[in-house]
Amino acid sequence: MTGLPVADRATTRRSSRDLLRGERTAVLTVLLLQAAAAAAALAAPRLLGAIVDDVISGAAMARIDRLALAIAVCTLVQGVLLRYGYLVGYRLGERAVARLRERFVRRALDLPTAVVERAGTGDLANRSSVDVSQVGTTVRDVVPILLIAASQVVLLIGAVFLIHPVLGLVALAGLPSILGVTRWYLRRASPAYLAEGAAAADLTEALTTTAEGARTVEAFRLSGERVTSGTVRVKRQWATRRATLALRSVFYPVVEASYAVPIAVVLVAGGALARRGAVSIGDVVAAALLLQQAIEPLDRVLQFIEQAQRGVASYARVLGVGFGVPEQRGVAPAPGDERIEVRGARFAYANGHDVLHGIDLDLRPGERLAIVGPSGAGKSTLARLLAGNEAPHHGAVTLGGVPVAEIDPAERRRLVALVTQEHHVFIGTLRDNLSFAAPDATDGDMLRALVSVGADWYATLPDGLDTPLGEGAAHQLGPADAQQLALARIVLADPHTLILDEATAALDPTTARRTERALAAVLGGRTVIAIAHRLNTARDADRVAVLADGRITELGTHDELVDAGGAYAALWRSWHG
Ligand SMILES: Nc1ncnc2c1ncn2[C@@H]1O[C@H](COP(=O)(O)OP(=O)(O)OP(=O)(O)O)[C@@H](O)[C@H]1O
Repeated sequence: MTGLPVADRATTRRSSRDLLRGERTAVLTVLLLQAAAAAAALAAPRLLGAIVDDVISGAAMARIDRLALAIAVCTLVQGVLLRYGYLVGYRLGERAVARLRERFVRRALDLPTAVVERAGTGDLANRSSVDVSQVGTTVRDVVPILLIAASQVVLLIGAVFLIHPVLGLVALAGLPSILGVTRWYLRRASPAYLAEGAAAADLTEALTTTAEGARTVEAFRLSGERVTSGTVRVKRQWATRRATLALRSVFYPVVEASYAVPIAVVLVAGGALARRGAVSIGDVVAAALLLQQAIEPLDRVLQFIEQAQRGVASYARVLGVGFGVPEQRGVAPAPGDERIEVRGARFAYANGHDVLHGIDLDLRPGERLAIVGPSGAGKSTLARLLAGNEAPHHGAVTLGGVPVAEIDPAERRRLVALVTQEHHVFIGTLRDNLSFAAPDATDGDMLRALVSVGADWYATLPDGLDTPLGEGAAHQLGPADAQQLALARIVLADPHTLILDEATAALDPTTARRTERALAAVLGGRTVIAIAHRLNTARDADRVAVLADGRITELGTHDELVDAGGAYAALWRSWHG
């Protein structure tokens, strides 16, 4: 399984700026409000320092009361400014997250199915839930707080410099160790959190597949194997979590120790300066209080740097979803006609391991071609190439002279439909389930489509086209009904070419017969390529292609192939008794 790509650092940085583009006024307002709040906060220690000096010099009580009142007013002003600062900041964050979510949904919907299948739905599910909400928290909470706290620290240390430059320099004593350990931590944190994210996605993928395939797991007694594979993934996630925990266990203690040092040194140096009359005792108290006040925002900066790291790692994973979308999408010209041509097509799921070795095939519009062959011969792979879900790494598969895989996916689905055993009923009404195949279809069109595929269950629905369907709905469709729903969608989409990949193979015989009758109604007037597991499908086709080991070994009408006496003839004889 190849995971979805992850954006590199430069792209992540560029896109972070993009995320805040158009928000310059809001960003400036947040910064101004927070800076003003921080400035108001600076007044309290200075005023307290003044009170200390006044008490020492025996100043009047009324003056001390005024100073105390000024402290209260400054604190109130700070509170009001902070409230509005946070309000604007959070709104800004919410808007940015909403934009990010919209972009993510667009990108995820643009992903070719082949990319999602290869990456595994767990990876996409993890990125759309855990990672998007992690980025959300970062933008909404972490970035504003980081900006605010960082500016508070600068202002507070700046204020100590204003009291006396020597005290300012002393106040910086704890910074080298904080900066050093932060650099050490940041270098290691990003890859460690990326590894943690990837391990979590892998575990989600394994658990989801096990839960989805619970019946198969039970039927084939695979529970032991699934538990082992789950345990391996849990261990991997545990190891990656330990790695990030190890980083934190060095980072935080060093930082905590570095907070205490500057205050102690400021008090010692301040005492020496006060003895020489360079500063007053009040100044020393104010400087120590300012530094004490700086601990809280500094602590927040460091704590949130860690969260920001997680956010950046998640953002790189969210952005990576966009890289799974091939760039040439939508640029291919519209196909000239309905002819399908396959020329020397080679395809490999893993580099160097071709499963199709140079396929040549021409399909006339309106022709019915059956593809037969042993399991693993490459029939489904060829079907995926013909439907444009995959592109050959060598040779070409074209529709009307245009490479099928390069046609805009929405346009392609209008022209070519791949019908497989999978038949998904989406959560929504029956109308919703039908209308995405043809958004302009009227209720009458939908009813005709349902009737044409024999979906007589429609008459029993309590609310007709408005009946809710899908997981959790009161009315559940059985496999055959769901397959008929899928076929009704095809009638509405009206593609000129249908590729049937064992569409009825997984159904029980009665259901399969019902579905095949429905299928027959859909096939009329279209080019049909059917992967045939029952040879009567092959007999009824205009031509039969025999696929073995990724190569077409026989091609002709049923009668021609039976007369030729090759592999197909042997298969036919053994099947026909
Ligand atoms: N997603 C995939 N990743 C890697 N290898 C794959 C994938 N799908 C199929 N293969 C391999 O490609 C080869 C052709 O598989 P394919 O499913 O096309 O054969 P098939 O003729 O349709 O078989 P069946 O009749 O059993 O469905 C097989 O060796 C299979 O293991």
